[in-house]
Amino acid sequence: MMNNANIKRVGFWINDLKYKKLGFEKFKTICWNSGLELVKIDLARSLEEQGPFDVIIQKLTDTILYEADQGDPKAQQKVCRFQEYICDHPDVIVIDPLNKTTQLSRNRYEMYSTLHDCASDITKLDTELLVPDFVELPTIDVTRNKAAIREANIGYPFVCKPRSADGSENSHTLCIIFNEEGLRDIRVPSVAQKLIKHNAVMYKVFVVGDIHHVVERPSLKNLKPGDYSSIFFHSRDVSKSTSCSFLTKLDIEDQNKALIKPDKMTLTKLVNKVQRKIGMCLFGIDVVIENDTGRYYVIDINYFPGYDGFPDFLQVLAEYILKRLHTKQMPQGRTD
Ligand SMILES: O=P(O)(O)O[C@H]1[C@H](O)[C@@H](OP(=O)(O)O)[C@H](OP(=O)(O)O)[C@@H](OP(=O)(O)O)[C@H]1O
Ligand SMILES: Nc1ncnc2c1ncn2[C@@H]1O[C@H](COP(=O)(O)OP(=O)(O)O)[C@@H](O)[C@H]1O
Ligand SMILES: [Mg+2]
Repeated sequence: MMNNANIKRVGFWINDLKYKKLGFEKFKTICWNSGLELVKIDLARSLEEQGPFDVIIQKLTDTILYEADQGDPKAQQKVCRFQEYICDHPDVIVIDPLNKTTQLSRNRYEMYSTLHDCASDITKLDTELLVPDFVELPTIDVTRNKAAIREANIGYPFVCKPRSADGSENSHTLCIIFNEEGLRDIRVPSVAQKLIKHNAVMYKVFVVGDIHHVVERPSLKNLKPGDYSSIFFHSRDVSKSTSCSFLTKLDIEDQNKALIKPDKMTLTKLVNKVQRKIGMCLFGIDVVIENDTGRYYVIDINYFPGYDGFPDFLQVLAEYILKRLHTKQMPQGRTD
């Protein structure tokens, strides 16, 4: 252990559930052994009194930002206190800045638009990485939605996602629309997206700065059009390692299809491109590989996800913080 003058202070704000899931109690010890003092920030008090901080880790999009967006004055005050401290102390390393993390959580349509640009850049580099066709549905007007779906070349069935991905229960409740009749079930505002047939396997790519780890997860089965009622589902019921839903059980005729395993280099290129575009360090990318074409599609990006299955995540995070303190630079994504 080094002497106290050399210890760097790392303030953090994540909600209590995330604190428990990630084992942040253990993270305190890991940090301390690396010369870092981990301090939980109390957003109900002045941050000035609790500082100084050399580094701040935050997931305000969980709970607080959502409450602030709903008009809760206490939550709004907390966000202001946080932002004021960051403005008054521009040297503090923020992992990751609030304006960047909110760009992912407030609006899926904008997130997909950002990625879409990114995807075309990647195509130029001979690697096919795409975002499934998508369109914003701001209205419940069936005629207008029918036209929007047709113009965006989305087809049926498609998946409809709440525009906001703010972490609320509602934001993770998605819907599969099988036919024009189902357009009556659309809740607004939503983003409609083409369904990619991917044999019910998804890859979560968890990123910590310049390191990433890929985890296989269950996912939606290959769905066919038909005279079916719309299906609402919570994403946790189809894409957690323990998920067990009829929506993830392949139909008999799909069960013998060979699974395309992800190519490491392709995923590395994808991570680099996305990271350069969004300028963040702690995030996860949901990737599916299309059965018939082998194309990689990005269907979701999450800020500071659960990292379930990422080996020694807390150790890697501590090392990343040390690296940032050493270089004092924003991540740009690797150049390989
Ligand atoms: O709470 P919000 O802000 O919505 O963020 C959630 C959590 O980070 C989840 O982690 P955990 O469940 O461990 O808390 C994460 O799951 P993963 O870690 O499985 O990626 C979700 O990714 P999605 O499952 O893609 O929504 C992400 O949306
Ligand atoms: N375009 C798509 N094609 C096929 N399956 C999809 C598509 N979009 C989402 N899914 C399925 O729905 C799940 C949840 O979608 P996602 O956009 O990741 O929402 P959330 O933010 O709640 O995680 C994914 O894990 C995947 O199984
Ligand atoms: Mg997801």
